[in-house]
Amino acid sequence: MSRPLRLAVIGATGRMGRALLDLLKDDARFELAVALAASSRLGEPVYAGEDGLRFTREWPAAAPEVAIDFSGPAGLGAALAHCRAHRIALVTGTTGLDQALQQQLDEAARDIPLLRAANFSLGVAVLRRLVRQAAAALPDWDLDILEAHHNRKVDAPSGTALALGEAAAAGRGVSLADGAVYAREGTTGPRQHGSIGFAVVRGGDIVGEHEVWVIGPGERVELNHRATDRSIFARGAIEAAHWLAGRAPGAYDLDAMLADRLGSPT
Ligand SMILES: NC(=O)C1=CN([C@@H]2O[C@H](COP(=O)(O)OP(=O)(O)OC[C@H]3O[C@@H](n4cnc5c(N)ncnc54)[C@H](OP(=O)(O)O)[C@@H]3O)[C@@H](O)[C@H]2O)C=CC1
Ligand SMILES: O=C(O)C1=N[C@H](C(=O)O)C[C@H](O)C1
Repeated sequence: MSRPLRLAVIGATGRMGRALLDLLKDDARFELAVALAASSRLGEPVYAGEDGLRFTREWPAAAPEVAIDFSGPAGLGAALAHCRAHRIALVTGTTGLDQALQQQLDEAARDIPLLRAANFSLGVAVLRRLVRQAAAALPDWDLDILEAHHNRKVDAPSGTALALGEAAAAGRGVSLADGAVYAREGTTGPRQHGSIGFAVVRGGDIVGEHEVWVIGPGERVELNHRATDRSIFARGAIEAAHWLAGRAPGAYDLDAMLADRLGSPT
């Protein structure tokens, strides 16, 4: 068997960080090189009762080969600069990026392999394709996207909802920016034909739910995905890190990985 890949986890004390660390504990393909956090649990052991790696803010002197980020835009921005300077492949699932950060990611992908996904679940990868097909097949029907997440989520609509909006817009050959409606309140007037609306619920411990309604006269198609366990995202990100390490610099996505691993999309 080949040598384990030296891996950094960015956002290691968070909900996703904990899901990653749980899976990585038993994954012999990786050696955890650093578990980065911003302020919580600094100095505590990563694995309770084990006297090994501790949560830290500092990158190690010996650069990891690949990093997985689920921290947030500020954490991602800082990590990106480090990964670019040290030629560390980067997988990121952080959502809520502004345009400036998206541009920094595009620029960094000239120097390092970089894989971004708003959702690392296999089911959502399939859902995106179904949404694109449905939007194309029913071009005159109304299409809205509903999402629900836990009460600690800080960005809305979710990155996944936006990606589903992009899929729907692509199916219709239009730009999401031209048709998106992010809020409805007051006297909105009738629905703008061809628009793509978003509705958001936040509450409790909902892991992540997405629905796409394609609404015609007298009937409706609903395409839904419910995540009930964060390990699905963590597993997808870990597979992505294993696939990405050692690749040529460039911007990659989950579709590229799935096509490479499973063959062309159906
Ligand atoms: N693509 C996907 O499949 C998924 C994406 N996400 C996205 O991942 C991101 C994280 O989600 P979640 O785990 O719930 O978030 P949490 O708030 O639970 O965790 C955030 C983590 O990032 C760390 N952090 C925050 N700010 C910084 C910073 N400036 N520098 C370094 N580290 C920082 C926190 O450290 P500390 O505890 O010390 O503050 C913590 O470890 C979100 O953008 C979310 O939308 C979530 C699930 C799936
Ligand atoms: O913050 C979360 O929890 C999640 N965020 C991602 C998003 O914004 O789409 C993915 C998943 O739904 C969970």
